Amino acid sequence: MGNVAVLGAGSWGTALAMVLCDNHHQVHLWTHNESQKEIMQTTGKNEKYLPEIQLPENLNIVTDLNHAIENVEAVVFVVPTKAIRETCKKVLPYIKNNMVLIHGSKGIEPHSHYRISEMMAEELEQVTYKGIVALSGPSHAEEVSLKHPTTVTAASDNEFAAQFTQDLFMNEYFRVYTSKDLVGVELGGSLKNIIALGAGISDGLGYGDNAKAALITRGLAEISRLATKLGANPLTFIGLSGVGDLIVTCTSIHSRNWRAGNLFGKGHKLDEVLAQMGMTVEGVRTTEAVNQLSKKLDVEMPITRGIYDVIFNEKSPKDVVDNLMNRDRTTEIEDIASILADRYSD
Ligand SMILES: NC(=O)C1=CN([C@@H]2O[C@H](COP(=O)(O)OP(=O)(O)OC[C@H]3O[C@@H](n4cnc5c(N)ncnc54)[C@H](O)[C@@H]3O)[C@@H](O)[C@H]2O)C=CC1
Ligand SMILES: O=C(CO)COP(=O)(O)O
Repeated sequence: MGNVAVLGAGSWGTALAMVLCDNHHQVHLWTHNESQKEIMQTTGKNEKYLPEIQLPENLNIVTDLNHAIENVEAVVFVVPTKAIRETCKKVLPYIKNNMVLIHGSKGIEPHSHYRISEMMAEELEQVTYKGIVALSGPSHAEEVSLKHPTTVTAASDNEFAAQFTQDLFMNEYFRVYTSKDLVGVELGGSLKNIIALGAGISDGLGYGDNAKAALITRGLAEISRLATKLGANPLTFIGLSGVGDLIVTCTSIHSRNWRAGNLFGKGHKLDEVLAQMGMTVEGVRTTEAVNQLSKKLDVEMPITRGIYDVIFNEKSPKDVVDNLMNRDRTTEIEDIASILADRYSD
């Protein structure tokens, strides 16, 4: 039993805080929004993000970061990717040495192409911590908050920190595996959101299960190709944070990325889609980042490129699918083998 701070009181931060409360930790859930704190305290609910769920009585909801972080052993960052740097800057004065830093966010920063742990390491370089851990896998907040069986991976370069995270979160409905492949786990969790936008677009166009299975499979090939080039273990992508999260996000009605993609497929433009969603749709910025990165590293990512064109160049989704189907003939698997051969050749 320990003291833990969860930063970000959206759907995922709230669901993770509930798991920690079930595990009898003293949990401080921080929101940057004073009125959200008051509503949560008075109604006992997170009306905007998980309206059906009663919050645990022992959950401490705060807006004061000093209060949230004081005396905790671990800090769990669950704000949207675009708010990670700002949140790190805000907590920096309160972070004490030797805390375990965990994050549950899934995204890549445009221009820097940094993963979440890289942004955290850069912003928090003045403190000594016991490792940065990515907690990732097929885990919709709506289901975790109902205590439905869920499995995730805690990945870190620091084995102690990954095991600490496993101990902190694991219980009878929330099973946590550990991994040393931080790069692969973070990239799998972030890049699946691009493919989920694609699955939503395909459904929005009225295409069927064949098209979606193709997107999931070829999407996984694309994710693995880029991630392997960036140093990930290709086997990570047959795990929970790879194909596991890809399946859930491409097929679940809970997925915000799938729902946003569905609106694009029905002909809506970016501003309309974001206004209708009103929640974090990480795949949009990650598509921008990964499209840049694939050009920089010369990695072929035709699905990502097509989704980029729909979102940012207002290309017709149907034309993009036609272009994908009519690309030059190619072989299916050999590219990852050749990247690995290059990696181990010298
Ligand atoms: N919702 C889910 O089922 C899951 C979400 N995630 C990831 O968790 C991260 C957070 O997503 P959700 O909780 O779903 O988003 P959400 O849209 O439900 O909530 C976002 C929360 O972040 C807060 N926020 C926004 N800007 C902020 C800022 N500048 N500073 C501090 N707080 C800010 C909002 O007030 C809100 O409480 C994302 O990276 C997402 O990919 C990961 C796994 C599951
Ligand atoms: O990452 C998630 C489930 O594992 C949540 O996906 P969405 O952000 O698309 O809802």
